[in-house]
Amino acid sequence: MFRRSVLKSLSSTPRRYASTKSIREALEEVIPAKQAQLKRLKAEHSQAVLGDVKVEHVIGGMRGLKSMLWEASVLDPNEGIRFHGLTIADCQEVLTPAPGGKEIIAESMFWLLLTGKVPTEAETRSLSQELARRGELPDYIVKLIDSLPPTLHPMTQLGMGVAAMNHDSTFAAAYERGIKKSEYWTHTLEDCMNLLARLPALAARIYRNVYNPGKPISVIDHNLDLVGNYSNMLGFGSNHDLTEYLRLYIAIHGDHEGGNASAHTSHLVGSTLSDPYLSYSAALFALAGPLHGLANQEVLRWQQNMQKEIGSEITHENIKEYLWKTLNSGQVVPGYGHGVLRSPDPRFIALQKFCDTKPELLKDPTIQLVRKTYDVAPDVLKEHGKTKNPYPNVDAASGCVLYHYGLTQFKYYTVIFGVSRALGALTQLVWARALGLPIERPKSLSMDTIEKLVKST
Ligand SMILES: CC(=O)SCCNC(=O)CCNC(=O)[C@H](O)C(C)(C)COP(=O)(O)OP(=O)(O)OC[C@H]1O[C@@H](n2cnc3c(N)ncnc32)[C@H](O)[C@@H]1OP(=O)(O)O
Ligand SMILES: O=C([O-])CC(=O)C(=O)O
Repeated sequence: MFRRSVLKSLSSTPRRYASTKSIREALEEVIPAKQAQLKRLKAEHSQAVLGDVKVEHVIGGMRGLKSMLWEASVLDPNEGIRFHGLTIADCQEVLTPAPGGKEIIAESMFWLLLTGKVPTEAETRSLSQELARRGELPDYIVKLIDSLPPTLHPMTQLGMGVAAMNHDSTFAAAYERGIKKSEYWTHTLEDCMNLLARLPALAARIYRNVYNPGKPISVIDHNLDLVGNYSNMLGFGSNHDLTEYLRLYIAIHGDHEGGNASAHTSHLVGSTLSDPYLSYSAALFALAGPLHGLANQEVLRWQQNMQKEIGSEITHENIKEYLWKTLNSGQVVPGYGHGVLRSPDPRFIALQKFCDTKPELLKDPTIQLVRKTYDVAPDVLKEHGKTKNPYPNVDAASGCVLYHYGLTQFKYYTVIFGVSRALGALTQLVWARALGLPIERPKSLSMDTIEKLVKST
């Protein structure tokens, strides 16, 4: 019942009705109401107080400070992420999967994030075709990526490739010609669509160059979804289960409200009117930090070191010992803790549920190790007493299934995250321009100034 009512508010077109609007037309329809909402907020509530700014915010990474506008998703500390009000389970129920598949696909998630509506099947398929049409890499990007040393981290290569695509930015060219502010969003959308469409080919080329030099890369199939094509280009297209896992992975990593380091970086850089390619490349370099997206590679590295040290007989007791060893040596346990969440990440749970449906995954030692670690790590972290959230985040689980299916090069895992995070970051770039949001410029303070201010209050 609840889901149906959420859906009613989200979707003006019931899913069975074969609407064939383009995503641009669907967006055009919803922009005026959002612009009016922002105008109303400015006119009527500009001076309303949303919270206090405390010294702990200024020196504590702004944790918990309500200070950003972000439309597509909101994160609840206990329930986790909702995309325009829909939980992951809601999305699994209402978003169109690939033909022959069950999992959410990137196109339907992108449509939901961007327009706030659930796309019809016809709309989803036409978006897949549009992205496939735009998906080829320009020659200069191919040459650039092929010229990079294979020892360069795949995330560095991804960020470089994305930044270099600004050579073709429609927004940058239009700005140079001279356009009105009201036209910013439409050129931004054009760049975002091209970038999203090309990410699989770019990411797959990096994979091929680093791990399978010289191997041919599949051509883009215009009848396949974005991630189906990505899987093909990686060389895993014949593995239906892995392709489905990649679809789920990429859909649920797509957005995590605005304050996470990658989304926030893209928003900040975009606020200077840097084009979407430059803005998103900056986001990728934030994602490449081990406290953020790179944690998914760190989880595998940490697990393998544990396996080496413990051997094949892994018990709860010796996992506990290894956790304490990590903590006592001053390192973090990768895949655990979170800046906002205070319970197990529903993305972690969704990936675990995927494993539950496949008996062969449940027998896999790497997947079993994730589960056994989850059995004991929260209590160890609680006893350690530092982290505010002793539970797993998505990175604790995302890599082990890839590993099982033969995508074992874990330095590549954050690249897959980088293909995904574009869904939310690019959505917000379009909205920031449609709403005319200003350049970000918070006020900073020195410690002397803080002390003076504190004494005077
Ligand atoms: C997709 C994502 O980005 S999800 C996050 C992925 N990152 C990781 O999994 C890396 C491990 N986790 C962490 O480092 C942290 O939990 C973060 C970065 C995710 C969040 O950081 P914060 O919001 O600062 O966490 P919190 O307020 O709980 O930190 C308090 C203390 O606990 C420590 N702590 C937090 N998580 C952990 C952990 N997993 N292992 C050990 N210590 C931890 C912090 O380092 C901090 O220590 P300090 O007081 O000595 O500086
Ligand atoms: O929300 C955060 O801070 C980190 C995270 O889980 C994400 O970006 O997906």
